[in-house]
Amino acid sequence: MIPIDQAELAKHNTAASCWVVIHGKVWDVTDFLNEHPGGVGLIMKFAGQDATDSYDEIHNADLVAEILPAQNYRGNLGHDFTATAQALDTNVQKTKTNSKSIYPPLSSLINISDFEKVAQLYLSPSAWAYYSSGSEDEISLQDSRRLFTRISLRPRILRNVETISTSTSILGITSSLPFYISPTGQGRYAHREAETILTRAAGIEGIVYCTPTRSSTPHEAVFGARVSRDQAVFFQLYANRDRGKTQELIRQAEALGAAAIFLTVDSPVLGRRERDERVIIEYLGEQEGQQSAADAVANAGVAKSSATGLLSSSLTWEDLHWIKETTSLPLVIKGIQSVEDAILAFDRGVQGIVLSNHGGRSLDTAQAPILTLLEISRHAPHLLAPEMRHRFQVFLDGGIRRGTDVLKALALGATAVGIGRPFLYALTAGYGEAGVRRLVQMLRTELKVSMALAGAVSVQGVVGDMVNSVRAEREVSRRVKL
Ligand SMILES: Cc1cc2nc3c(=O)[nH]c(=O)nc-3n(C[C@H](O)[C@H](O)[C@H](O)COP(=O)(O)O)c2cc1C
Repeated sequence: MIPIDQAELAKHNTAASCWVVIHGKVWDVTDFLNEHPGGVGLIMKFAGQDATDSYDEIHNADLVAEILPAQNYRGNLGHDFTATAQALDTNVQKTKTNSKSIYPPLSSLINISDFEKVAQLYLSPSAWAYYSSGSEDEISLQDSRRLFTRISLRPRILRNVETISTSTSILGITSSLPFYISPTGQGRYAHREAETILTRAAGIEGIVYCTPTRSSTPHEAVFGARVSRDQAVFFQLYANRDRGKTQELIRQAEALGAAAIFLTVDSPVLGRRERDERVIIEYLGEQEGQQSAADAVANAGVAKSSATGLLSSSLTWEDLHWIKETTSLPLVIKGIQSVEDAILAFDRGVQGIVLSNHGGRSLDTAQAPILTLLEISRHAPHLLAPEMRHRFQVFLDGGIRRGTDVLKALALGATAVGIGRPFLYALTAGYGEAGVRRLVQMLRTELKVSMALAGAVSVQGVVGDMVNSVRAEREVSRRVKL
């Protein structure tokens, strides 16, 4: 590649053609301008110039190459460019600190929390904030975990637990484990090929991946990454304001071979993710003073920039009619947070529901999904009955981090659970497919050991008597009116 000189670089200083230099490499960021979490303005400040110092303040050194397609790299800046030797030294030093060799070998990670620690080290501050944050005071985020600690197990002993089977049926699909990978947007911060890797790893491990509406890679590539045509992949749907577009998306998912549609309903508007906003605001504040930081608030954060045009605040129960008419695929409502809505969903003939508060990212202080499960168990137990499962299944996600969490949810009546953030973390630090598979295998082992110790040899054998949920049940609402 011929080195690019300063004069050529300077020509690309508009939104129609915007090049920036990062660590001596020239990147064409024109297509990325509207997706930049910090807003268009921040990149445009460096259009046609060297952006390295500002870039380094907030991003890890590898991020640009991971996020932008390879063809956006236009070459190296020629020798006539005058970055100071000192700045270069500093940059080299920073690159070293970010180098992949500092991450532990996969074999040394033994639980989800280990993956989380590596991810925090690896991800840029804004990506870490986007992935890990909850809304406002993050009460819901923490509460999902807390509730699991308020449920204890009641193991049965002296049962032959030599052979344990963790396999189960999710919407008629055989899964080697009673959990699936929940849909998460912006997977590319963790790995450039996040969704295709998740699809492939799920296929190899015999579990189901639910791919998000707004995937970092085209849906064709996601479905194309299946290990066989029989591999089931669910499609998560944000219903667009434009009915025609939503119908088109559903038909596309159907044509690509989706096994079910998961319609997300817990985010008619975007929850306020303050940690996500703050990273950008603080950065801008340091750069330009408080006034411009205040101006940036309106657009700050990965969540705000990536949700543009995605959510619909006018969707109602009535819309289920045309959504159901558009497809013959099983329809699952994701984001049920009360027994009343669980019953409404059941009455409208959907095939399943996910008890979820979007991983604590939507309405802060919304109750933990496991509490919603207890609420259903108390007020509408028929929805959880094993004989109901051929036509209606209840799933749950949020804060599942251990095999025992899965066990508790199953014992309380869930058919299976979804797991979100841990799979993003497992993709980071270059672990990719190997990381995702290791995570599944770790959870498989944890679940098997927990089942053996609790006295259950199959998923069907995990029953209500195996948990003591008295403490958690004290928190179940007494205001339910049916
Ligand atoms: C970074 C991130 C992005 C997410 N994006 C989506 C999305 O695009 N669609 C959706 O329905 N849910 C989305 N969710 C919610 C997850 O599907 C899931 O409900 C939640 O992560 C479960 O909690 P857990 O992360 O504690 O397992 C997202 C969650 C995270 C953490």
